[in-house]
Amino acid sequence: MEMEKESRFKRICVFCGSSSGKKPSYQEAAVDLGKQLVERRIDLVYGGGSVGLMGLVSQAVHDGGRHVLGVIPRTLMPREITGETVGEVRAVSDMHQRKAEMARQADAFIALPGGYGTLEELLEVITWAQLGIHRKPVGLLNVEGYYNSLLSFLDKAVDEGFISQTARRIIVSAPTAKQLVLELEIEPHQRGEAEEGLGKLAGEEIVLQVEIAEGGEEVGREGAGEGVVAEAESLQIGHAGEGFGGELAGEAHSGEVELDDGGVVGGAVDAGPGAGGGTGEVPEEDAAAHGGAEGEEGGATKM
Ligand SMILES: C/C(=C\CNc1ncnc2c1ncn2[C@@H]1O[C@H](COP(=O)(O)O)[C@@H](O)[C@H]1O)CO
Repeated sequence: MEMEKESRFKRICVFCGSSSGKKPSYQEAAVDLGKQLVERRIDLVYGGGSVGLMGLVSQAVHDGGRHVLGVIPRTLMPREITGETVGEVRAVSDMHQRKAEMARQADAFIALPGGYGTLEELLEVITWAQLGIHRKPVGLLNVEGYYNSLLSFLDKAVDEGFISQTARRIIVSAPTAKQLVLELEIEPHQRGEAEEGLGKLAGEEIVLQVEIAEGGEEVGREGAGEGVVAEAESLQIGHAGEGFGGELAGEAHSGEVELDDGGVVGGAVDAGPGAGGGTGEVPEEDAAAHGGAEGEEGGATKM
């Protein structure tokens, strides 16, 4: 047996078919994903029930000794609909509550092959990520190319101007459970994504950090390399020795930073009150200003 690996996730939400699908590879992938979670000591939250791939993934996680939380609307609770659920069952009043509860309980989402229900759940958490309601990674287990046509459609939506490149990158897809979990374990900024909007809401996507000395000259940078400021979608300024502040300076201090063509800080810089000693988190008011408010806002609850 392989050594258990530490994960940055405590619990992952899995969306998947209430059917098993025709190919054995779909069922194998569901069991495999369950085993991957066990191996990494990750608990499961899912839609409850033991039908289809839902049953396979939950059984595998339960058999491996990890906690399984099934969130089921009361109307679906009769056994003839959902089958026998393993682990803890949490009853909710409707499908909306179920999705919100699953999302709240999870640190990341993974979609296995499935039908309408799976697609709906997947697209909802992607939309929520786009709006900054949560900042949890979303993975697609693209077993034998099951989701290729969906991914092509999303690329077309980017080409046609309906989805931004940044929002397109919300979905992390991989053909096997092992690859997908490994990919999701990588922190977004290490994946090298410049997530405009998302990053600003999430406060995690500091594409370029420039450290400046008293006179305004650049003394260090992290993130994007030299000469790539044009590609950097957020910029954070910190005074030498003080670290980086909570504000995204490219936004919050536009006009106060001069960069030459190569992306080097050229002029005097006043990084403002946000610079120095911060954690890189976007302050609450910044997040709110971009639509990602804490609590209820426009019907959306931040998770
Ligand atoms: C077909 C019906 C019920 C089947 N039983 C289900 N039990 C629990 N959760 C379900 C069930 N069916 C769908 N879900 C939810 O949707 C997702 C899967 O849907 P898909 O269309 O099969 O992809 C799954 O993640 C659940 O959240 C009703 O008579």
